[in-house]
Amino acid sequence: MSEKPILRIKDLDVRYYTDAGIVRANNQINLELKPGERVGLVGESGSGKSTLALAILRMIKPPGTIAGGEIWLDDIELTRLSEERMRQIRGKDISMVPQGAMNSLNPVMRIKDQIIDTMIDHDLGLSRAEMEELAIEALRATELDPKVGNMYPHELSGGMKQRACIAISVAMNPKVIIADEPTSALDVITQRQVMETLGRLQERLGSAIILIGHDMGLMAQFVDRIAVMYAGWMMELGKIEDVFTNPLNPYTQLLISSLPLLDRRGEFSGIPGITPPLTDLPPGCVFNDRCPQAMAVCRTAMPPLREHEPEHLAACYLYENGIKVTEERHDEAVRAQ
Ligand SMILES: Nc1ncnc2c1ncn2[C@@H]1O[C@H](COP(=O)(O)OP(=O)(O)OP(=O)(O)O)[C@@H](O)[C@H]1O
Repeated sequence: MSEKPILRIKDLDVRYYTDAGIVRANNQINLELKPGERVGLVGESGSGKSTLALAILRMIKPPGTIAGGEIWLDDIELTRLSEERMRQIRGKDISMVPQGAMNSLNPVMRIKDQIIDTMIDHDLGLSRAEMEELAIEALRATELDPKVGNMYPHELSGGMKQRACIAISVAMNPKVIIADEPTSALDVITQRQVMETLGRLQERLGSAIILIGHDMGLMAQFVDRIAVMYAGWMMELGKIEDVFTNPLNPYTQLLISSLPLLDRRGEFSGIPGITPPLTDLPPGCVFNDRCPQAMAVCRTAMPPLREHEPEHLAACYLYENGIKVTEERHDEAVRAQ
């Protein structure tokens, strides 16, 4: 794996200016992806995952806006790029398999033509025959029979439709693939098969991938690293095995302990309380009013995301330089302020 990141997100802030107030949907988000790397983005509904995906593609629409930060694709800074240049990058260098993609297929158009249409949009200067060849290659890459190219969406199963959507997204060999819950509408077996195909395809292309979802189990099987989002903030980031075996942030701990396990049959352990509206967050750490380990300091300001173990970061006052600290230690610090 090459060491230079293909995608670098630096201090990204995204806001929606709504009638109910300012929704701070992404705050100080920092994330880097190397070519070939798989990063998962998990968090409850409304935590800002799709916003981050749309910001990377520069597809945040009013009342939303990228309020600060930078997004680098290789050596190109995307937030300041003209819309014209961004249109060339979108779908070609960075491509997205959106949420509910299979319902967005055009019902009256053959699959092959839908793949070719994306290429025409990007004006690649290819002949029709060359584009047809690439479309067939994309179908093969998603392990679909090339005959599927001549079919209409209603002739395909859910899994095939989802593969067709992936074929549309990857036909131009993107450097970064963003997959927003790509298999949530499928049964578990089909889900696993489609994810395996996506994984093989991504390895072959050497693209980086951001997989968005709620399903920690699915994430564990697929990604190298995982970022945990809550109320617009990144709470934890690390290698999947480190985050699962030693979650640092109490929010991540609760998220993992709420996973259903056979030996915990019948017990449902959720996260107490509900996510507050993003226009009405508690002062201090956004999770403090639901956090079972909250201390006085947690009500002062949002803790920064810091590295507490090698390549394992958390935004939490419970740790200082990787060492778990006591409430007394922090209360002294608050009193001293
Ligand atoms: N177009 C919009 N206008 C106003 N607020 C928005 C808009 N899009 C998203 N938001 C708000 O931004 C916050 C983050 O939403 P986002 O869709 O990014 O979360 P998510 O984690 O992807 O959720 P889900 O898992 O349900 O897709 C939410 O509070 C949401 O209400």
